[in-house]
Amino acid sequence: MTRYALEASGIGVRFGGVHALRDARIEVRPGEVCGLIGPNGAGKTTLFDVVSGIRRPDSGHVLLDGADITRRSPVWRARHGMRRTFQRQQLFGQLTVADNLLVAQEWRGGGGGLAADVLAAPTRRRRERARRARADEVLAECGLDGLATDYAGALPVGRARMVELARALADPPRVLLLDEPASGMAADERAQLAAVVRHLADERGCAVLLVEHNVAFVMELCARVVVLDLGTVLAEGTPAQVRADARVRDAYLGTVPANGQARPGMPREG
Ligand SMILES: Nc1ncnc2c1ncn2[C@@H]1O[C@H](COP(=O)(O)OP(=O)(O)OP(=O)(O)O)[C@@H](O)[C@H]1O
Repeated sequence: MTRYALEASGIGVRFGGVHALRDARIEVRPGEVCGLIGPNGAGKTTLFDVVSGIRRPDSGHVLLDGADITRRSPVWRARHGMRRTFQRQQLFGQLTVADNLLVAQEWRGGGGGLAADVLAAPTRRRRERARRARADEVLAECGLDGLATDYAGALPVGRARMVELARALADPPRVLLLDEPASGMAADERAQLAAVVRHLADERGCAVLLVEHNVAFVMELCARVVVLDLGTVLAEGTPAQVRADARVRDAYLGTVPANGQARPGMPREG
């Protein structure tokens, strides 16, 4: 039996009278890049919130490497290798790009407590050097090495999104949740994003789940695509299978105009 890195099943979430999710499910294997698409209001962000621990579901279970983590906090999940980026950017704008990556590695602590801080103990300095080296490595991987000393708050949207990804990778994740990672990116930035994500899955075995309205990007990058509609899974399969599914065309893909230009609230094909 294939062990999933991430598995959520029977997920139900209600907001008053609104059923945001009904018996929703998602599974991602190690080394797999899985796309989650669907119309506005389908429940994609709510499912991300449940998986990352921000929202406790009314029903259902979330498993990480087969262990039930439904009641675990977001911090616990992060400490066990789950990372998430958000639709709205969450960078520290007044820190440099490199410092944003250093902060992301701080949760392990410097070791030795206050005494080590005061005395600048050698172990503390070694850890600091290792973190800087790791930050440099990830920045280079993401094509951001030239921006290390720029303030994150001054970056154009596409670059800032890439910094968010770099920050999520600073401490290598086993499960990565990306919420609209390509939004605001130019074509060359999207290509770089795709290359980084693919490398992460292929070479590091990371399980990646991404929500994205840019359907062409999802279809190109993901081996498997899950379509949510009205809070439940409408269809799933390879990009070709999903494109060919009449229900998906009716509920979602059919809303993309022939010229591929997104209207507000509609998915984008390019
Ligand atoms: N905090 C909330 N309070 C009340 N209703 C909510 C809340 N969050 C989401 N909803 C409702 O739950 C449903 C699912 O919303 P969700 O944001 O998860 O969809 P989505 O697929 O991520 O949409 P989008 O593509 O627009 O981001 C929608 O009907 C939405 O209005």
